[in-house]
Amino acid sequence: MKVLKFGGTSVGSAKNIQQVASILSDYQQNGQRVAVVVSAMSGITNKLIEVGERAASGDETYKSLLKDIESTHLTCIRELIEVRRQSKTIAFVKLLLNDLEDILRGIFLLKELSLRSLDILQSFGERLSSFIIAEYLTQIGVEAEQLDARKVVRTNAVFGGAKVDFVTTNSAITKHFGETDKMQIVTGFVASSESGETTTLGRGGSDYSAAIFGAALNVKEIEIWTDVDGVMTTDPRVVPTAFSLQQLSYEEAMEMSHFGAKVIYPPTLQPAIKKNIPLRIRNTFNPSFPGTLVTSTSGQEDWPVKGISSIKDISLITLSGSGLIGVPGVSSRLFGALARGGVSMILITQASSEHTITFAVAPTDSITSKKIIEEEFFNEMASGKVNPVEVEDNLSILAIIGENMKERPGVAAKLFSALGKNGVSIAAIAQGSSELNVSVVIEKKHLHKSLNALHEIFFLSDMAELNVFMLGLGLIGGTLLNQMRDQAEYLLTERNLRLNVVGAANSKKMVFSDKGFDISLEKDAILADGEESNAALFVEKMIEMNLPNSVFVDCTPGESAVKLYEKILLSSISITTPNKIANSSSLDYYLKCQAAAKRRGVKFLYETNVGAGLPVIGPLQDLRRSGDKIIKIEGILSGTLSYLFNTFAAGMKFSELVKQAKEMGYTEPDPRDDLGGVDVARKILILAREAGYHLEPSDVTVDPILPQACLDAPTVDDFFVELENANGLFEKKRAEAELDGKALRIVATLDEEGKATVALEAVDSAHPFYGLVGSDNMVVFKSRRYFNEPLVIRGPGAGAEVTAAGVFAEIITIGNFLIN
Ligand SMILES: NC(=O)C1=CN([C@@H]2O[C@H](COP(=O)(O)OP(=O)(O)OC[C@H]3O[C@@H](n4cnc5c(N)ncnc54)[C@H](O)[C@@H]3O)[C@@H](O)[C@H]2O)C=CC1
Ligand SMILES: N[C@@H](CC=O)C(=O)O
Ligand code: NA
Repeated sequence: MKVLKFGGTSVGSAKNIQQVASILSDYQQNGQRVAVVVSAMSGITNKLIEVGERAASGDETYKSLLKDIESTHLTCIRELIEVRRQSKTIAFVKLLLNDLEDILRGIFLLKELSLRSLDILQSFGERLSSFIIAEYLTQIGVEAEQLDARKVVRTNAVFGGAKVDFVTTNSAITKHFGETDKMQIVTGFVASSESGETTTLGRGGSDYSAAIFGAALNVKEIEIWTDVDGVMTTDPRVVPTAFSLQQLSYEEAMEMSHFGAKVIYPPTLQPAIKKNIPLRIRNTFNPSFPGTLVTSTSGQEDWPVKGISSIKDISLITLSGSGLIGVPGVSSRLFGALARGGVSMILITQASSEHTITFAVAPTDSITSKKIIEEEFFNEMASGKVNPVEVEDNLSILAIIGENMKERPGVAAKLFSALGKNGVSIAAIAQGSSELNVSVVIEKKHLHKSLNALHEIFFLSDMAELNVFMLGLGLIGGTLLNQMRDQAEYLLTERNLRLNVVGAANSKKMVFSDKGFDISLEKDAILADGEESNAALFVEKMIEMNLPNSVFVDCTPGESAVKLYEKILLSSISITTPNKIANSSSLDYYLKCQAAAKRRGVKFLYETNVGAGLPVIGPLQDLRRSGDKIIKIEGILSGTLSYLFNTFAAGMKFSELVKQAKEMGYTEPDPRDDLGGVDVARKILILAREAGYHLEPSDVTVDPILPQACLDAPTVDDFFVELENANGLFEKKRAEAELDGKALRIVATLDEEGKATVALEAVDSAHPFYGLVGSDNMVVFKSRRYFNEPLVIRGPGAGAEVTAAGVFAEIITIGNFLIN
């Protein structure tokens, strides 16, 4: 035999009752005997309390609320019961409702609502629902009848939460079930005292009823039917990837419910737990789903963490002071006083120095708690031995729960590391002595992000999700988006990494979606419905969204986003960018960004700042990290200039070549940054800084190669016009070099003294820079270890594909860092 319990939503309407009936009729057809415990229709218990309160306060509107309760039940009957049987059912229900009306009239006249009357009032909910369900079952051919639990469940006469007399109750239940074969539809929650007065079983009362019947009848399982697929790994409204657990232990269920998972309320299930009766949580609206089994063992042994639960609103209260050290009885005074004041503590931690005791309470209890402590420790506070009570609000608790944590070292470390990488600091930590849970107190604003990040780490280790914010969808950003689109499937299936583009913008429009955009769309389609864009607003929104595992990808030129890097990094969001400005403007800002990344333990990556996709900055950083010392750097660092001077031959117009370089995606949005040497100067400055030299932009000397008129042209188009006037000048230089058997190169150097220069040089055929082709860059590192033969890196150093690929690789690096 089994006991099945259906909660309020399961019996909340005619349609839902039909669903319940079909489940029960299946049981009957399979020849399985069940006892059924039901709650009141959803919302009815609260309305019964409310109607009583209104009547007691002399408020006539109790009558309309009563009508409302009446019509809920009558409508349900009319929808369920066929016409020829309706009058009998309605007659019985009307009798009950008349009783209810009489009681309310009494309460109205006496203006008094005792706990005793409240119990009677509330009992109507279950008495009505169980009767209607039994009638409907009979109608569809299930042999069922209502069992008013007041006949069998005996309690003391403490109203509002009576104590069960198990000896009498158990024998009454077994006797009753011994005398009937009909399916019993039992009123949950209600009972009666020895003298026959109606009592109730307190919070979670129907679950308690199910446990009482289950234990008395020694059933093989108790099924708790609700409206979700069993116990989930975490709150599915916050974490969409939450899923149902197959099995958990009674203790785990207990911990989950303590910290907010409201599926079952295990204290009420004690009678069944004591007898080791398995519980199964099932979904009335998805009956084919097996649900969650709750037994004496945890099951799923390879899962150290079974669930993550949370309480959204708590306050943290701290008592501190030298007067607490070594004084016995402080905690018992504190906790005793709070208990007497009716404050219940959700979590307690004490520093081993005994200097502070911190505990969490519901925000509604925080003022009371403070008062209680101030009274209890009045003398100590007056003499300064105990500090004023500190109260911190806007906090949440989250807890990881699992029996198997105790055998697994490192679970807590994983928790702290995931929170740390996401910039969530912890205000208090507590580990249950059973080692069944580790709880942390965090700022409320971080709860959503934390639950998602932790759920990913503990439950989806084979699937990770990175939230990508892309600012700048021009040449590089657009190419990057295309590469991400083409590679998405591979990353998902082969590397278990999902790239979620959650924010995107160009200079006109910006869009956000915490679920992520469909990146099979073109960039213009993604941006189509965007709001007016602005880098500062984009960053503000990104920080406000506070998503876990976030990365900011800046593919804009200019400095409007760069100015915000420090703030972004300090908000614990990693950055990858091809934009060179942060690293090549003031030394102060470069150092600030480095420090911010270090402080928050997030990544700030910019490999594409030099040599585009070529590995240049990474190897340089590796040399330094491994103890090498950079002596000299020489390089061809501009893809554009390289292309121009590699291609420039007799009969060609220099200005035309520049246009080609722009079309090929080598130049900066304004090609004068390339031709004027600014771009190369930025790059050698960045390399110098990475090599350990604290240089300012003004420390880099640049030989001008562009005539002033070109630099002064107001727009890029005007510049191209001006450039035509300079064609003769460039042809002259080229011809002179050719005559000497040399080629022109713009060479950037960081010399042994740490001096950085950018100069036009004519190199002969023996020089390694002579034979470069296309947009080739070449970087030569001379170091203590690479002394006689320098380390040389060469390859295409500009262009949309290679640059975007470099950024893409860094996005994945950040993903791996965040998620592992
Ligand atoms: N072309 C190349 O080979 C390389 C380029 N880079 C760098 O890549 C970056 C991007 O260059 P391109 O894609 O060629 O530039 P682009 O001009 O084609 O694209 C820039 C994009 O940023 C957007 N944008 C500009 N300001 C914005 C703002 N304040 N807010 C939002 N969006 C804004 C524009 O609307 C455009 O979509 C630059 O910093 C450049 O120095 C770095 C290495 C190599
Ligand atoms: N415009 C740059 C692009 C790479 O940084 C170049 O030409 O090298
Ligand atoms: Na690079």
